[in-house]
Amino acid sequence: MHYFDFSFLKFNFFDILDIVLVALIIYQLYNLIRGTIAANIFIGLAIICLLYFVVKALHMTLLTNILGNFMNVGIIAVIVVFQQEIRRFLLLVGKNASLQRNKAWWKYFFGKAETEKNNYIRIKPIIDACKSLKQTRTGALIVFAKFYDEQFYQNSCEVIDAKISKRLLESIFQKTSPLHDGAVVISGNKIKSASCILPLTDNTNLPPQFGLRHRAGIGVTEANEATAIIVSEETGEISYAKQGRVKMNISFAELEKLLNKDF
Ligand SMILES: Nc1ncnc2c1ncn2[C@@H]1O[C@H](COP(=O)(O)OP(=O)(O)OP(=O)(O)O)[C@@H](O)[C@H]1O
Repeated sequence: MHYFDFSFLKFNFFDILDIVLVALIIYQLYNLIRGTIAANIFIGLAIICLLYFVVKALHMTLLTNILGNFMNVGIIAVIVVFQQEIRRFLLLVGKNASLQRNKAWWKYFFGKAETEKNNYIRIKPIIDACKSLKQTRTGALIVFAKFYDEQFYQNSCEVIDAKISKRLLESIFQKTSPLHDGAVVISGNKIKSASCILPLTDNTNLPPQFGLRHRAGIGVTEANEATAIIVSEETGEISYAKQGRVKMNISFAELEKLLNKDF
């Protein structure tokens, strides 16, 4: 009879905690890059890494040296290539660690119903404006920034700093308005700026009907802790972008739910 000896497998509490934490970090990173262009880059890097170990095991000296040199600067390459994702990840960690901004704590102490009621008051003018923009087929791009990064937004925007109102949003996106081109950025309880030029996404897997407005709406959510509503001028359809991914043709009930969660 053969006995297997597992005595070399010795785990203590901290080993298990270590594994759980690493799994959580990998899961969060996966969530951040899932469906975005960064996922393809990540697969590319993983293949190069795997190739390195294979050629090393096969003692293929030249390839091992070339890939080895690449691996030596790998961490710098990863930081450069994934700088936006790392930035989002750190924002996520910082946000969750902050008691004030953590909605779960807020709800725990002050009651869910109260928070949702206050949120609905903030959201209503935005939803009403979207309804009217959809009806009149007026193109619009509204960005909700968790943190208003002045450097990022203010360079290309007109500063507004006004109370959120349906009529103001409608007027900004009117085709005859000097501010209608570009995006409106909302942060906290204010329309912070309008006519913002945003970075476009590089994602090549988007529907062909998506032009610059949609690409800018998706791009800003890749680069920042932000979400975006895109109203199509062509079809009146409403799309919602978050973390580089987009939900197309959403209903107003769905929009309300998403804004309640994210805004
Ligand atoms: N980099 C940018 N940042 C913000 N807004 C932009 C940017 N580039 C273009 N836009 C806006 O998008 C408009 C052009 O939209 P385009 O027709 O290319 O978009 P689309 O995604 O096809 O949307 P639609 O369905 O409304 O036509 C511009 O008039 C401008 O307001």
